[in-house]
Amino acid sequence: MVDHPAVEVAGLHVGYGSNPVLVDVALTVAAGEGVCVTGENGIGKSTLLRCVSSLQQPDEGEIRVFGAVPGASPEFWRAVVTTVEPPTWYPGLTVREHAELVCRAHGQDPDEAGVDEALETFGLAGHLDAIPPSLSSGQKQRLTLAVALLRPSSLLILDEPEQRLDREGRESVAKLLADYVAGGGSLLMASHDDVFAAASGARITSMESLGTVPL
Ligand SMILES: Nc1ncnc2c1ncn2[C@@H]1O[C@H](COP(=O)(O)OP(=O)(O)OP(=O)(O)O)[C@@H](O)[C@H]1O
Repeated sequence: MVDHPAVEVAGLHVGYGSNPVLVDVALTVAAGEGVCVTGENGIGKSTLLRCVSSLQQPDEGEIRVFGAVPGASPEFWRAVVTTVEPPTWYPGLTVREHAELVCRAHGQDPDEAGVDEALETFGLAGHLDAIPPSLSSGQKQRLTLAVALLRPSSLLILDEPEQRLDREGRESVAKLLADYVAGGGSLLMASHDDVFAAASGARITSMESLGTVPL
């Protein structure tokens, strides 16, 4: 895995009907690197992240994640966490139980993985026994990111992780992402917040620089 870049995209074309969105897009995220893609609403950031996450098939182009076709094997899902799709909450499971479930699914003991500490870091200590649908939108985002960072992974694909977070939350998440990359993880995210992206240590690249922007 370490012999390959985390993400390699070449000649990517995606359109919706007759509307071309991504035209000849290329992007490389080295292993152990953080990259943040920026650009105006509707330019195609989520489309790119969905393709890299294997949640959308491009019309043309090559995508490799750690040298393999994304989504083609269980190893992909063990290595990659994507928050491009909003999470589904299990009926009747509390905030803490969601975090414990994810840890167990990845072979971790929840106490050793530090479930309570992680939820406290994300400001959810007072909501451990709540069910996620009862949380505010910012708290749901905090839970999504807490769970994403709790489980082991090699690549995070995050679509606007700063969304709905207050200033303190954005600062805290940016630092956690910087720590993730410093610890050897790779990060591909989209963001509208340059301050947040810079604080996360990610290399900022505009969608315009990745390919041809359709008129
Ligand atoms: N399922 C879809 N069907 C048709 N058009 C779509 C679909 N999804 C996205 N689009 C269009 O593709 C373009 C790119 O959308 P995308 O969500 O990738 O942009 P974005 O850069 O992530 O935008 P934002 O900053 O608003 O999140 C937009 O014009 C959008 O309307």
